[in-house]
Amino acid sequence: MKTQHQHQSRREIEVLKVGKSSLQNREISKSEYQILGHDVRKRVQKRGICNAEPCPNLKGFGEDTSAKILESKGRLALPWGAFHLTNHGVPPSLLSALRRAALSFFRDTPMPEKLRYACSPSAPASEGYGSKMLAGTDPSASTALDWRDYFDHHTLPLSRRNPLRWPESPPEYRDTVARYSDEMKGLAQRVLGLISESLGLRSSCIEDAVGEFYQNVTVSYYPPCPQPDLTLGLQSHSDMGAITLLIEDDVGGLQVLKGDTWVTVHPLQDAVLVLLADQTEIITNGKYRSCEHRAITNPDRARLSVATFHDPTKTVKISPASELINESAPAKYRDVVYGDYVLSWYTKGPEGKRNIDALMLDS
Ligand SMILES: O=C(O)CCC(=O)C(=O)O
Ligand SMILES: [Fe+2]
Repeated sequence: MKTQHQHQSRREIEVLKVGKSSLQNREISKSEYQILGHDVRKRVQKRGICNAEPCPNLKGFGEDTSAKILESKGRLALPWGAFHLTNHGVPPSLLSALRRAALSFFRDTPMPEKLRYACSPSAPASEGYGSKMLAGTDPSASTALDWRDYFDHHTLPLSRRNPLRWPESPPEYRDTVARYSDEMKGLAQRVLGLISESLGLRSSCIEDAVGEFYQNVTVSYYPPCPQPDLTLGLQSHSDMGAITLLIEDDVGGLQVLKGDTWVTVHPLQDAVLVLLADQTEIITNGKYRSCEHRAITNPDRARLSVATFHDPTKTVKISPASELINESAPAKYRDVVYGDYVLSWYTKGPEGKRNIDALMLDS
């Protein structure tokens, strides 16, 4: 008779086979796991995510907010730190082209070819194909791996952009990512401008505080997971930079935290989802909070999303905008050099918003 442990490991391997084989239409060998610097079996780990009540249906999530953001001169109602932008001016054909090219990389490219682009297992946020968000950090910092593969492109400033490091197939891949990066930069500037104005600041205030954008375009691919209640596609976190612009397919799986309830975001065709990130929370002195979010998996369909991060240069010191600080409204956050923030984020792991919480001053 088998012991409980034997049952457990057999079940985990089964889970892996199904998950990974749907990713690449064949079984992956153990040595391939190891090239990526970790054992994918660690992805299967019990997490306490099943206590969530059925998530309220946020139909029209952000639709009203997106209208307001373009018209409002007053404080924006952004209790979620996240909202959908429609009528954003980025051609829907470009959004679809990017999703198509990225999907083709994950679905159609054989694993040996994918591994030509493997990111460095020892450096966090290195460019390329990988599946371990906290690469290069103390292994005890995060034992559970996400049920996700990704491809990270360094896109801005232009000195970081080298399309030769991106997939060469399908043939339009590189050009599509480059055009998409340029469009997202313009959109991020507009949204940060509107957010600044809504606080009575000059429109370039947040952008000036951030400095030249360090932009990364990260495609996430979440294979179907036969036991979604045992995993997360991506653990709970807030993004560390200034603003993230996200597009996704129609599968759904992104959740945002409101109070202590996880709420599923319903994909909105051709919309761009804005996720406010930690440096915007600091610069606005907490008037706008960054969005805590995570991705869940599902047993039936793979999901694809593309997050475009806009971050400060590592040497920039971030602090609450001086215009927002006075005797009755003191600074709520300690100043931080962005590079130190990133280092701490990768060393400790995100665990929700622990890194920004650690900068909060007692009031
Ligand atoms: O896949 C998603 O919807 C979320 C991705 C994300 O949060 C990230 O890459 O930081
Ligand atoms: Fe994120």
